[in-house]
Amino acid sequence: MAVANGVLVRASTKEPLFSFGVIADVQYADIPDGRSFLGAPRYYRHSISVLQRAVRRWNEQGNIKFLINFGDIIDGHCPKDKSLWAVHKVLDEFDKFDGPTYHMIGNHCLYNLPRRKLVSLLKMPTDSDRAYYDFLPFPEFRIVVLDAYDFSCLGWPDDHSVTAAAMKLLGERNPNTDKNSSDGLVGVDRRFVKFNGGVGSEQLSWLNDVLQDASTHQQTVIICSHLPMDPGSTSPAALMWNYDEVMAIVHQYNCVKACFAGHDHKGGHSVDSHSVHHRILEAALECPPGTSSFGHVEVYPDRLLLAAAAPASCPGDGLISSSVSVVRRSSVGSSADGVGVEILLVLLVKCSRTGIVSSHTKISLRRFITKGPPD
Ligand SMILES: Nc1ccn([C@@H]2O[C@H](COP(=O)(O)OP(=O)(O)OC[C@H](O)CO)[C@@H](O)[C@H]2O)c(=O)n1
Repeated sequence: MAVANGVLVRASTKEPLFSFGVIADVQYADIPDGRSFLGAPRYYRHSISVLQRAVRRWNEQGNIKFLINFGDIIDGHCPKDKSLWAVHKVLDEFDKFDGPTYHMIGNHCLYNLPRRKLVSLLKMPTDSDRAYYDFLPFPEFRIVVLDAYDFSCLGWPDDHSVTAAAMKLLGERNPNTDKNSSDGLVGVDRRFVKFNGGVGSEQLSWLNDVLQDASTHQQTVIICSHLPMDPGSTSPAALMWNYDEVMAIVHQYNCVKACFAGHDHKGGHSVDSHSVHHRILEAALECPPGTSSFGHVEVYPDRLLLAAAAPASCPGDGLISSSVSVVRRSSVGSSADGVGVEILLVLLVKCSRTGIVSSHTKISLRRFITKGPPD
């Protein structure tokens, strides 16, 4: 044990069972830099460089089994006659990874293309138009990918019953004329905006069946969703509409150890009342040129570790490598089935010789952004 930056550091001794790469909110568009509605800088062209750097790093690492892309593959500002081209351009980068990528739908995907088209373009492993699925990357480990816009005003035809029902809900819960505005809404009610959505009743029932089956087979489950599902992990305006219904199902079982999401670009982390970890991944779109936001999750029999890739330019000198876990006291410890979860809140990559400890990495111990080598 050692202490670095006030955080306990513990050397990990065993190899992970498997690892997978994670990236969120690439939101690529071939347009000049801009800002979010609330003024955060957005680097629409640079975001694809973040992905390129990530894929290079994952391939170099050699032990990343698959990738999970947390949605918003392209941005709503992408000129609509270039939407298809832009999706293909980003998919071409994911295709350079030596393994499969699992995608999910985000609101910005649906500003560009209808959901049916996205399910096919993103090659979702479903035998229907569904955008939710699960898979077993390793015996006793199951990944569940939710469709957080199954019940939403986005992506369904205007005259579809889901569109009408979702508009009705927003009408009841959000008095603003502009349903993207959460002005006047308080606390978690701020989630009732048009750029969010929810999990529909069929999907809820499917999720219940999946978790029941996972419990029967003593599998550990990781849930992935574009939208965050715990108020402690995110701004309320980014929460899934019916996060409470989804989590009520999750909490009936003991198999779900972590939920990962995107959408809230600043990132976040919480541990909920049932010791499930919620980690919101920082957006690739909001990385200033030369910086990155991506990582990989190492899965061990008794824990998960979210790690940032180390800059290739500084192997070994003063860095806290991915073989070291930085553990805050958020570790779940052993649960009844002997499986605990440790979430790496930050892997602060220090590179004293090359001076790569940037102001970026110092801003927040919760970010897993690392400053990489120049493009
Ligand atoms: N008060 C607001 C906020 C947003 N909009 C418009 O809604 C669309 C989506 O917003 P955007 O910030 O681009 O959504 P992201 O998915 O990138 O990020 C999610 C948030 O960070 C969650 O908190 C867009 O057209 C905005 O202009 C709005 O009109 N009014």
